[in-house]
Amino acid sequence: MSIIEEPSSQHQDLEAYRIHLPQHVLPSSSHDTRGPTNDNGDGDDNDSGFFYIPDFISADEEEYLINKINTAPLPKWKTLHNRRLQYWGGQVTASNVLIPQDMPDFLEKFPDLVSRLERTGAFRGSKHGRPNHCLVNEYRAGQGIMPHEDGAAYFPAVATISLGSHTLLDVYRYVDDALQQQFDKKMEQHDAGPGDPAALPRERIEGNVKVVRGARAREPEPVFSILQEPRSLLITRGRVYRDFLHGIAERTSDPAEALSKVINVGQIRDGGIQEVLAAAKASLQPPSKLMPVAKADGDGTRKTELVRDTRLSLTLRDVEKVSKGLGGLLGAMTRV
Ligand SMILES: O=C(O)CCC(=O)C(=O)O
Ligand SMILES: [Fe+2]
Repeated sequence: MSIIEEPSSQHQDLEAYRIHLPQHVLPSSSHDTRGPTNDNGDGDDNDSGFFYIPDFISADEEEYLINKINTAPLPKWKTLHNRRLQYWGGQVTASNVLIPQDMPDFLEKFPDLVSRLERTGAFRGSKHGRPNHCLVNEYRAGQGIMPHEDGAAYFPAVATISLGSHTLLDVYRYVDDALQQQFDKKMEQHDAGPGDPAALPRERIEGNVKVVRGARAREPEPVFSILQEPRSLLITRGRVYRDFLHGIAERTSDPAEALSKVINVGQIRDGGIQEVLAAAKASLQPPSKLMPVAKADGDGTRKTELVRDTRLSLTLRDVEKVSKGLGGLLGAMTRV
């Protein structure tokens, strides 16, 4: 798109990239208050939702970024038990303040990801109007991230660029208010009474819901998944950022049952992935005499799963509180 068609002061129309949420996946509290029409899971906030843009970066840019990340100085990597990560743009303190560092050229200049993201409008309304922080996660096949909600340090918009492999972002709902109240009541009764303190531990499984003292309980299975292709951008913005939890299952491949929960099928760019999604769906249909048998590949089978490779994700956010004092100076001094 030329600069004439799209001056940098204007934002792209994100609406064209919205992932439409089927009614049955909306958080339980939404069912009562909002009708089935024009309800996309984000209430009155029309800017809220999940937006999926395939091929946000080119294959050359992807290769360049992977190389830059993989050749970053070793101390840049923080190793967790199930993945490695890098921070760019500075460190966020426990009190949600960014101790800033300059963004590296590979995020700001070439490719000019920060300004490209600014133009999407994803950060419209945030303090800086553009991301000032980037977390890089590396997931080898079989690695993932537990279901969670992102912290309060950030403006509620996340831009995630995927490199090297697809993945499925699994989206979970919290349990409904009535069930949560039951859990809370049980906890209160237990705490007030002479009961054995060990009887209601900090974390427990009730039915198949995980209940953690002091936290909202979530449903055990994802209510839907978003397939992210390499080079794609996923924007999570507004209410959905808080209404749902998100995670990535620790799997080396995504089987048909998992693929059947993907809700952005119509937005997938890669023809091979589209075929696997269709075959996965067909494989889960009850056999019907009326339906023709699915066309088989050369080896007689249609692939119904997607094998994962190493994936790097760039999650870019706007940390609204930025330290300008001594912290900032220290941040600059500890730059690696
Ligand atoms: O890697 C991803 O796509 C998700 C990462 C994530 O949820 C996070 O860093 O908070
Ligand atoms: Fe997250």
